[in-house]
Amino acid sequence: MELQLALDLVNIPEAKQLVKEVAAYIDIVEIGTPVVINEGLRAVKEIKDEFPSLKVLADLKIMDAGGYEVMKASEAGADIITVLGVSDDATIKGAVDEARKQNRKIMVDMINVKDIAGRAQEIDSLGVDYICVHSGYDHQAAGKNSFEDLATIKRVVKHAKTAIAGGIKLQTLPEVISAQPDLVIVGGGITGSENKEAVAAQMQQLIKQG
Ligand SMILES: O=C([C@H](O)CO)[C@H](O)[C@H](O)COP(=O)(O)O
Repeated sequence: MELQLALDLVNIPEAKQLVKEVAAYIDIVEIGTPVVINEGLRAVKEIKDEFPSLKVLADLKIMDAGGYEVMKASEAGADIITVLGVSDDATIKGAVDEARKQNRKIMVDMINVKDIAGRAQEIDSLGVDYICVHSGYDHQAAGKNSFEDLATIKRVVKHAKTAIAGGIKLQTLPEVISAQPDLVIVGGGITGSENKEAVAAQMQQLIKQG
């Protein structure tokens, strides 16, 4: 099981500082959608250049032109790129084909997918690398989480790795770990805490204990 730090509400210098503090405890750094909107793919490039041993995920939430957008994110140095599960199969296939050419990986974000089991099975057959259940900020504000959806994809996904994101905190991490996803994604649970290094270290330890 791996730990991904999601960076959403920072600029590039703040992102670098944050990664420096917790680099020893994480496997993947996510350049979040708001950061890409504010700073562009330059944020991906700068983080990859400064932390070459960490995998960098570009959370582009691609909805169309999968091949082209994966190519641009790959040029910037992204190791993993996100595509939305609600997008057309052709978009996901285009993203997967380009990722194979570039030796990158595709994560499908299931945010707002209504039939998680059915769509996850379809997406799994398209050759994606990760399928991620996700309660976004707007769902979190309505008190939702993706713990049940994680159990669903664990049941039906046969090839891709499974991931979960959305409002995970130190207190809720044990429940997430008990469902055994391949990847846990944490943003505010680390970035919003007083002692980020200590929280990231505790999270890594819980994950290692499995
Ligand atoms: O993808 C995300 C969200 O849609 C904003 O871009 C976050 O990175 C994801 O939800 C993880 O962050 P937290 O919910 O703060 O853990």
